[in-house]
Amino acid sequence: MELLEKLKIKPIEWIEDDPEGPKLRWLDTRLLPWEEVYRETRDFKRVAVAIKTMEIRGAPAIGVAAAYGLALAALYSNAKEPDELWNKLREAEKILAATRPTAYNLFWALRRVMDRAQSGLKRGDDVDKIIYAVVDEAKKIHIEDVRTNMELGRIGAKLIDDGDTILTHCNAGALATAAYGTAEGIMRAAIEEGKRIKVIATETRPLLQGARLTVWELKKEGIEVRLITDNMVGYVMYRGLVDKVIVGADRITADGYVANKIGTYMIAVLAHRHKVPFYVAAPSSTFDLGIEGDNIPIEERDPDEVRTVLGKLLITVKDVEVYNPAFDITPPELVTAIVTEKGIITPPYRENIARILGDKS
Ligand SMILES: CSC[C@@H](O)[C@@H](O)C(=O)COP(=O)(O)O
Repeated sequence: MELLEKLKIKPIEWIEDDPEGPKLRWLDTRLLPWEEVYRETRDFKRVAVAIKTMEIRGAPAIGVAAAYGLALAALYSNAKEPDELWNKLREAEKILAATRPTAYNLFWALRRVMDRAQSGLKRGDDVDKIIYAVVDEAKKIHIEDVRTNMELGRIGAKLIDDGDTILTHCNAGALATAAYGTAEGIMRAAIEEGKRIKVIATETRPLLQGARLTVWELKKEGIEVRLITDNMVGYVMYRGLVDKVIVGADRITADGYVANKIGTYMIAVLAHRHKVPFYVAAPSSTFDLGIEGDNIPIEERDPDEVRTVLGKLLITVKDVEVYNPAFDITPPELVTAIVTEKGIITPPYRENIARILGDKS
């Protein structure tokens, strides 16, 4: 865990040496940039609430938190027999899986931890040994996420030229991961290589992750950032102000369809029109190799997110009908390349995703 100690922004922390037992601690991203409030719990149901209400958000961060949710469920289950523990874990898995449907890392992380528990069960391990394995797997997922983002950043930095202005959408930064970020990881790595970059962040209606989180992070690290509203993207591209777009992803299919924060598709279409490279940055854990095409479940959220600004200011007639999909899908023909920790994937995506990530299990 030494690597974690060095990081400036740690949205998720596993506190092991507490006298009352291990607990999960996280930075509540709903309150940023106004307040930096940390929350903590030993109750996996509280972790599920944190994911659902977006105190913890961003696909990789959701995966790490869910894994720790299972770790808490195991540690505090009071199960006496392995079968009883398994049933409690299954129950917790169901509750955690029902929080956010699009972020694939959630299901990937839950599967990884459950597989580890199941191997112990099959081997005939006792309760303590299975609990140890579950906690260990969650910690591995956490540390791997940081390493993966750093590797992905290092690989993606090759795509960045000195002096580039990079447009990003939503928050694919430290606050969306265990640390470092995916799209922002590439920016951080490019800066570490000595390249000078400028960032344009979109505000990202309705929950303003770009204005609140991306700007907060980049400012904290002294990275030059300019904020625009979502409907300014066309004009800034028309004026030639964007050299590259880099966004994160919530789920990528076996043939390269990319689900990401609502508004991403609009930016991809504009990038195509203005011949601006459109890059997606995502760890292999975001790839759902079991599906193809635009067959991705898209989360629809509370209409009041659209009727108001962050639930505080009503900006329309209070009972107007609203459509509030949280994500959209960008087809592969609009994606210049996908940067992963295993390499840069270019078209044709079906073949190249299978070649580069085929051994993902
Ligand atoms: C590295 S994060 C990639 C995506 O998860 C991110 O771009 C995004 O869409 C986050 O959505 P959110 O609804 O804030 O969880």
